Amino acid sequence: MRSSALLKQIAPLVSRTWYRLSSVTAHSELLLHTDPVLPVIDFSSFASKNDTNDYPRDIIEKLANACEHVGFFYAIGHGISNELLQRTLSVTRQLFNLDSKIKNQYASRSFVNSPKVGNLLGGLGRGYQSVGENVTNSLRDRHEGFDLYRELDTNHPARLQFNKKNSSNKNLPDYREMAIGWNPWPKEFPLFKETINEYKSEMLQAGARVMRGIALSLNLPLNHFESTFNDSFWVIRCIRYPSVYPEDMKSPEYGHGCGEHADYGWLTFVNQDLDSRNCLHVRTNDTSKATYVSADPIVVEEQIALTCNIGDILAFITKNKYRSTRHCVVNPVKPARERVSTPFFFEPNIDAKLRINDTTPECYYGEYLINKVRNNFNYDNNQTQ
Ligand SMILES: O=C(O)CCC(=O)C(=O)O
Ligand SMILES: [Fe+2]
Repeated sequence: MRSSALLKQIAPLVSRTWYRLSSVTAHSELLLHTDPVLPVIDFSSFASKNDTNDYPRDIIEKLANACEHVGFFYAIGHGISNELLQRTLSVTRQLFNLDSKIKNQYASRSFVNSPKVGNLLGGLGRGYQSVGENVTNSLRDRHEGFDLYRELDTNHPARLQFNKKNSSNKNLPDYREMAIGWNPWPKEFPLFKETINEYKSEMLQAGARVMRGIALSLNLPLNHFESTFNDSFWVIRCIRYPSVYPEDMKSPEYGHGCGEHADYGWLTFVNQDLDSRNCLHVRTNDTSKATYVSADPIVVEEQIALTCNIGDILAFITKNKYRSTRHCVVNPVKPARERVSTPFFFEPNIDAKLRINDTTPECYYGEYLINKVRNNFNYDNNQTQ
């Protein structure tokens, strides 16, 4: 389904239980909803990979509807404690509070042409990015980031296939640069690595729960996708969006905190500051006058919900039955404080071949990934802060 259909879909759905009727306020040219309007879906039934054939049909239908018509939903029953979600945001804030000299030692731009700089190991796309280094739709994004990817063990098959002997083999898929990287964890702040690793382990479990639900929602067996994500090449972005004055928002060089885009991968989970308001905007149409709903954080029965959205690959392999919805992040407006988020991208295994059945298209994850990551940065016209 195309984006233009989304608004039409939302209107009849607001009266159902998963939508709360929202109040709409005009802000700049955006239509913002001040209350959450996305479906809320409980994944606690999909915690185990053992198929019981006894799943709540109402939840599965709700999920299928959300994936087909909205592309975004709030996940509850994800299994991650509020404490860990909050602690992850807290270490992210502390990381960005480090001196910029320290942060720039781990700059991802230094690893563009080599995974090793001096004694420091890194990798394409990994590490620190200053405000404006990410570019979306030809405009600089107003955020700082620290990107982390799955690290493959030295004897991991996907790494071994790129050893010296094989590196000139033109038949190998070209994801070497992703597969051989290491995260440049800041040595000045060991708690960051410790906490992110804990967050990653829990998020992998949450991702598995949601993918099991998604398999059922596509009328596939619960564990249909298990072998494609059991060694997930996950990505975590730690992001800080500075708060800005309204008059600074319009700029010929800078766009939003994160310009409008669809996520390129499998499933995205957003853990965001609980006081973040009207920042994450989900597009509801694709006409020239864009409209958005705001995916503010919500707490359901004392549990922080994770905002979850479908990425392009999942849309692709379902022949766009499931939608990868465009979204953007608008910087908080002063006097609101800066916003911190830690999106977790639950991705397939780097060497996974993705396909639902003989009639649907296939995709090799690693090859797809490398093209996407290379397009994210503008290093020719670089400006660091
Ligand atoms: O910070 C957020 O809320 C979402 C960021 C985002 O859309 C992304 O990194 O793809
Ligand atoms: Fe995104």
